[in-house]
Amino acid sequence: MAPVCVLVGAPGSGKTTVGQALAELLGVDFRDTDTDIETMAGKPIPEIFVDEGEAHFRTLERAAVAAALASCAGVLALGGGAVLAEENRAALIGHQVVHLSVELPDAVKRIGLGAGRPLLALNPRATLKHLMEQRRPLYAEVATATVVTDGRDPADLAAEIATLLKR
Ligand SMILES: Nc1ncnc2c1ncn2[C@@H]1O[C@H](COP(=O)(O)OP(=O)(O)OP(=O)(O)O)[C@@H](O)[C@H]1O
Ligand SMILES: O=C(O)C1=C[C@@H](O)[C@@H](O)[C@H](O)C1
Ligand SMILES: [Mg+2]
Repeated sequence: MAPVCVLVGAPGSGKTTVGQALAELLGVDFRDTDTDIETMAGKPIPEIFVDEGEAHFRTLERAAVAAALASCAGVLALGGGAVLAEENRAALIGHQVVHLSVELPDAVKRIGLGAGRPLLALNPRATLKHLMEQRRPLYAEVATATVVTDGRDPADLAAEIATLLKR
């Protein structure tokens, strides 16, 4: 069993929003490793970062990615930082992986640099810019297709991705 599509991209690229719309369009389940991690840990992601630290979060994330790739038959969204781990990038080989690309202005507009994203708690705009620059090559490495999301509507993006997928 394999996901029909795995979505990767920066925070605010729309993995959750577009992923849910895509799953609905295809009539399949939607799964998000961020939600799986919260269920596994029994607490929200910001609390995991505060209580156990990022390294522990990344350990939970590697387990969540491996489990989801093995058992999800629908649309799977990964956390924004999942591609940092070589283990996760290797596990994505052979899957249909769509990179939702977004540039800094749209990402900032969408996520508002507010609460709920522990990595952006300090100096949010500069941190997001740095994260995006560091990760862009990693998203490109794992992606089998890239969809530019800037200025585009989530429903239109879901429809475009549905036409790209080999089923
Ligand atoms: N194409 C889009 N146009 C406008 N707003 C969008 C678009 N995609 C997502 N949004 C909005 O941006 C916010 C972030 O989207 P979403 O949570 O789907 O991103 P994400 O990629 O899952 O982020 P994270 O990595 O933090 O999980 C939400 O409020 C959502 O409604
Ligand atoms: O960009 C990141 O590193 C993260 C993105 C979110 O999806 C969560 O996985 C978590 O907040 C870390
Ligand atoms: Mg999300």
